Amino acid sequence: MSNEAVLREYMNTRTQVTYDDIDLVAKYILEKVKCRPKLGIICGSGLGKLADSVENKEIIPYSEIPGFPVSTVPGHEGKLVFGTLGGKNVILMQGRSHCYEGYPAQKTTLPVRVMHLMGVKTLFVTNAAGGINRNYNIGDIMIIKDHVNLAGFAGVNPLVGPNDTRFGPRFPPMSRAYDLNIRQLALRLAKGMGFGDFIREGVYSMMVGPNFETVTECRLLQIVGVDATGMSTVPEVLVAKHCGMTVFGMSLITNMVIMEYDVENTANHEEVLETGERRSKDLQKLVTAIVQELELN
Ligand SMILES: O=P(O)(O)O[C@@H]1C[C@H](O)[C@@H](CO)O1
Ligand code: HPA
Repeated sequence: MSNEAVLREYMNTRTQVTYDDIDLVAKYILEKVKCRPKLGIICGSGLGKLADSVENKEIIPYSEIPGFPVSTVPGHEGKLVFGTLGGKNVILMQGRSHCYEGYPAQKTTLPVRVMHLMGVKTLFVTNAAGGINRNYNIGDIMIIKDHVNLAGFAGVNPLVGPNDTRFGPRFPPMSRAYDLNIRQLALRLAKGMGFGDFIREGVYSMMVGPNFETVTECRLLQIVGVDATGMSTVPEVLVAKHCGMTVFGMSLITNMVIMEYDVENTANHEEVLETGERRSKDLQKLVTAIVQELELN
């Protein structure tokens, strides 16, 4: 059996993935690519076209990486793309896995720890989300300033379990999870590009899904100050902050959630993907400009 097959089989048997396991996966990937990125980007539903802007690509399908969770959702290609974007080395995840696919939160976030051990210091997270804020419109881009981990209220949190301090502390703070400097830079660049009418800043919340929310759930989210809701991102941010990364996040408002009882239209994944397609060029432009201006440490 090849070393690769041995590692794949070993990772498949792991119920509790350790620091050393993740280090093995990181080293496995680094052996396959020349690129050494300090910036990681995770693409949400229908947003994988961001990879079109990456130059000098080196691509590894998730299915080839031992222990990597493979997305089963349309709009998530499942490829790790290395290359340059805005003149910087990046690693871009074309699609993610979600807890609702049956993966434990620790598994959906394994790629973030792998990136960390590969030397990534800054993480961009993107997602498709339903607009709760009634001033928002479909197609708005929301810079995330904070989140509500509703899934965490029900015990879904990737940091639950034994804590390895080589990753980070037992009790990591989350009060400044989304980097202020990058948020300000993104807002300034978006306005300069003429995106002022559809750039927003707001609060994201995560429920596990896979069902879209009930009317009363959406009303509850509105009361607590949530602007957009989705089914991902928060676990990744928790893990990234835990290991000391700088985090920046954006939600594309792909649909407006239904807040009135007994109306006919309903949320659906097709609309989510269509909106992603429509805004993909603008998102590519914005992300590239941010990366270009970013000072990476
Ligand atoms: O991966 P993200 O959070 O962008 O995907 C959202 C949430 C569900 O996976 C899906 C619903 O349409 O889009
Ligand atoms: N709710 C939850 N997740 C989503 C939505 C939504 O309305 N749209 C895209 N992802």
